[in-house]
Amino acid sequence: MSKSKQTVVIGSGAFGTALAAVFAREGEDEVMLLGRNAPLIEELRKTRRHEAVLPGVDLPQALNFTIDPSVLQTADTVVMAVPAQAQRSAALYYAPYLNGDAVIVSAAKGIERASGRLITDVLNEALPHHHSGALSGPGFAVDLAAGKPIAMALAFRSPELARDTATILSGRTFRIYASGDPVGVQIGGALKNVLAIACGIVEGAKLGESARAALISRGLAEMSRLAVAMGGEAETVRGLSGLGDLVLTGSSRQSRNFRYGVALAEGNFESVNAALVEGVYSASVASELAASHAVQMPISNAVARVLDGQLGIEKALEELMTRPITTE
Ligand SMILES: NC(=O)C1=CN([C@@H]2O[C@H](COP(=O)(O)OP(=O)(O)OC[C@H]3O[C@@H](n4cnc5c(N)ncnc54)[C@H](OP(=O)(O)O)[C@@H]3O)[C@@H](O)[C@H]2O)C=CC1
Ligand SMILES: O=C(CO)COP(=O)(O)O
Repeated sequence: MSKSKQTVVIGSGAFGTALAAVFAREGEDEVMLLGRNAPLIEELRKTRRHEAVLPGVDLPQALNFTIDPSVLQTADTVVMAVPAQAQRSAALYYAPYLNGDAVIVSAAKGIERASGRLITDVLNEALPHHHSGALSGPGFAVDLAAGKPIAMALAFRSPELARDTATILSGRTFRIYASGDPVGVQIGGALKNVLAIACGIVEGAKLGESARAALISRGLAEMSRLAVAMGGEAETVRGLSGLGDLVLTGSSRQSRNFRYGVALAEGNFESVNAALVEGVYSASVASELAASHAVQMPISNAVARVLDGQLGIEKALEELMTRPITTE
């Protein structure tokens, strides 16, 4: 009889808990959620609820919880569901415990600010003996955890590894498409957050649905240009991680990035103060990447300058509308 596979999800926040729940409910692997907050992990084990981030969702009995990193010694697949800026430190911290054959999947949507690197490049540096890939696409943690249908993309440099890992992690309600383009998948995931902030600004400033549609289309053009300049494919960002996620988070108040944009325009930060807003971290580094690759990204640049306090929203709009006319 073959030994059952083990999947460990690192990070007991919204997305990590949701991923672990869906894997445990639908897959055949043993699934462990590895957190670092002992009282929270004890609470999750006892109540099978993570009300703070997944209200009303029952976590499956088959899901195991721990703070003990030694569980990584037998893990075949390790999903890193921590914020983009924490991926390097988490990888370095857990590295000594990893099974040498473990495949690593980043679930973060962002770019490392200090280095300008995509997260799989960060993981390749921190964990050079492992294959690292990126999971990204439209799906709110609470929908995933509740068993609503979700589709995402999973990219590794090796398309075969992407397909094998996507097959392991997919289930009845979570369908994962394999990709051999980690650059495109990660640029899509990081940039959609910056553009979702812009869409939130459009909503908060009451600029209208037409403006938002224009922003989504022109934002997609920006993502495509940067992805291609960095060695990825435009077709990838027209898929789930990119257009798909931009349509979702550029039009929904469930998105923290969108809500942050609304709050910027309305000057009301109460609803988003404590939440993780990845686009805030990615905006300026995306602008720097665009400059270093000689790529034009006017909307993302405007968001970065608004976030840095260099530009007001009205002035940003005026600048975007009065740029020299170009072809589409
Ligand atoms: N929420 C969502 O709907 C989705 C989120 N994502 C992406 O997933 C990533 C995580 O988001 P989300 O789960 O929502 O965020 P949360 O803030 O809910 O959770 C983040 C988790 O990461 C943990 N963490 C932070 N730093 C470290 C570290 N250095 N070592 C170990 N653990 C750490 C936190 O632990 P502690 O609480 O102890 O600080 C917390 O459990 C983001 O990049 C996001 O874009 C992707 C798709 C959907
Ligand atoms: O990426 C997400 C859904 O696909 C979650 O979006 P927020 O981080 O903006 O909440």
